[in-house]
Amino acid sequence: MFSDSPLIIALDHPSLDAALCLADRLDPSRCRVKVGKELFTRSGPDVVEALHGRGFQVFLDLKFHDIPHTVASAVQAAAEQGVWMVNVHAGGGRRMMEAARERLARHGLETRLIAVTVLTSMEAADLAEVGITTTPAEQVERLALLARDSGMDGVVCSAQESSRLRELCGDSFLKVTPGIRPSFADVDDQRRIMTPREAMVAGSTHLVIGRPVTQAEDPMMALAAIEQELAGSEV
Ligand SMILES: O=c1ccn([C@@H]2O[C@H](COP(=O)(O)O)[C@@H](O)[C@H]2O)c(=O)[nH]1
Repeated sequence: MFSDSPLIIALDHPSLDAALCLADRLDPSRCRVKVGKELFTRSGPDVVEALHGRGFQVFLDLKFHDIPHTVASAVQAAAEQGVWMVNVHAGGGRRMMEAARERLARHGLETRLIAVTVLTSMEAADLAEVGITTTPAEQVERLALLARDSGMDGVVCSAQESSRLRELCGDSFLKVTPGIRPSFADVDDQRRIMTPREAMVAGSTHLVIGRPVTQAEDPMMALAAIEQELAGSEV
């Protein structure tokens, strides 16, 4: 049975064994899992296969950003592994996103395809240093509209932008939000953050949560606390 929970747990572990050790304590009917750059670079497709074998839907968070042909081929390779969701950087532009979308369609692959807008670790000063002089909120809006018009199923953004994107792009456009910080957790390197409950109320469709669970003294207790907070939210 697949999860209809909004929770996606980021398995940011340095090895296959460490990731599976946590996955074996999670219930695939209560959350999805995310495989990112570190784990995939160390373990490759084996980790995806192992998680599928345990009944999890997998978000392969490799944030592809390259020329259109290369990204389309990488997205196809990810989708052929049967992952639930894969992503690209919206900053790669319309032609890149359209090529990825067309490749999935041509091969009848139903993996959800979303685009990263502005990383949740970035604030205005970080954008200014790379030559973007608008606010993070404005830049997220611009890239989300481009992503929607290029055929993406949704975006990665911070929960601080979810409410505006719900107005602009509708409920069914996915708003996948990392930078989720329950009141008990450290901010770490994240900058545009919200609590799980605030994020759901704001219109996030999925919450990506890593260290607040994976680095907690008792990961299962941390996850239960988040679920309890969500059960009380009016969404
Ligand atoms: O804008 C983004 C895009 C991706 N991420 C990823 O989400 C998790 C967040 O982990 P935490 O430990 O909860 O901070 C991590 O895998 C990032 O690579 C993001 O944080 N922001």
